Amino acid sequence: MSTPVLEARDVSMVFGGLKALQNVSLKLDEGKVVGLIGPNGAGKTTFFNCLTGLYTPTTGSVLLKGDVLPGDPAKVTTAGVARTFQNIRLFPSMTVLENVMVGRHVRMKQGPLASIFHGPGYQKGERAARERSAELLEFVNLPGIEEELARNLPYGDQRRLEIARALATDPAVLLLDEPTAGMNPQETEATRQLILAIRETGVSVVVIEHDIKFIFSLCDSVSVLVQGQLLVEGSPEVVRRDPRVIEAYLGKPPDEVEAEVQAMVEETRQHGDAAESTTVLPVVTDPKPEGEQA
Ligand SMILES: Nc1ncnc2c1ncn2[C@@H]1O[C@H](COP(=O)(O)OP(=O)(O)OP(=O)(O)O)[C@@H](O)[C@H]1O
Repeated sequence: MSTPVLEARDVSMVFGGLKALQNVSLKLDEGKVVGLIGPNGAGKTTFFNCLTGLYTPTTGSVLLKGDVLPGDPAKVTTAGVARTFQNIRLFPSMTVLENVMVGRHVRMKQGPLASIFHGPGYQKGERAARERSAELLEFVNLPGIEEELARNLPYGDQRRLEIARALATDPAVLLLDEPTAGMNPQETEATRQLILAIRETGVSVVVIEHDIKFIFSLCDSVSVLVQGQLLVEGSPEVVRRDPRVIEAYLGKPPDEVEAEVQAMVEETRQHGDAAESTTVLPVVTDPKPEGEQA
């Protein structure tokens, strides 16, 4: 079996006397979308914080492509794990393009002299970063507003901008914490299509969401956390029929959930036919960082 792109092994996190996570494991295979669901306070965001080095797990480990990740958020990003947050964290007084370029700079290797003197290597790197950032804005469907201040964007667009900034780091893994929170149904559907398009580019995704229809119609597999413990994991079909999940989390008859999910799956199929003509994110084939001197 191939090595998962991201793996959490028996991750536990204790705050004082509170066991926020107890031996939670997760495997994410390349090009897949895993959904993480569970009631409020189940430990979902804590788990993301452990995956991204923001928290050091009390016990357990996190591996990217088989290598243990460092316990440092900046190093985790450089290694290839990007994330968005439950509460939007943009730079509100910077332009839309500048926000994406912040993510892009993770991949730029400018020495201190280059950034002081703005030599040809620096300018070339900046130009490439601008082009890539503009491309990403188009990919997330935010074209033509590069010079707008981030704070002036409608809420849904700010969430898309956060995703563009995360993608600008060229991640192998993208972690999305409640990407549709506060969105209307059209924006939610657009976000679902965007995540499917991201998956098509080969980026693997873990997504936390409370909207179970969104999760079940989007994800390749679903993990359910309840009170810091993994209750069940598996394909959406298996998870949404699991009596423990229905009792502990869904609180709805399985047939009702099934009908809602089927409607969304059908919508995906219809969009899929149309999506063939939409923008495709160009794959970065040259791993050499922008602006790096030969
Ligand atoms: N830094 C912290 N210090 C102490 N307790 C914390 C800390 N972060 C989270 N917790 C606690 O850990 C538990 C899990 O919280 P977490 O935010 O991870 O849940 P969640 O599943 O993301 O919830 P929600 O769906 O409401 O966002 C909660 O009881 C929370 O109060």
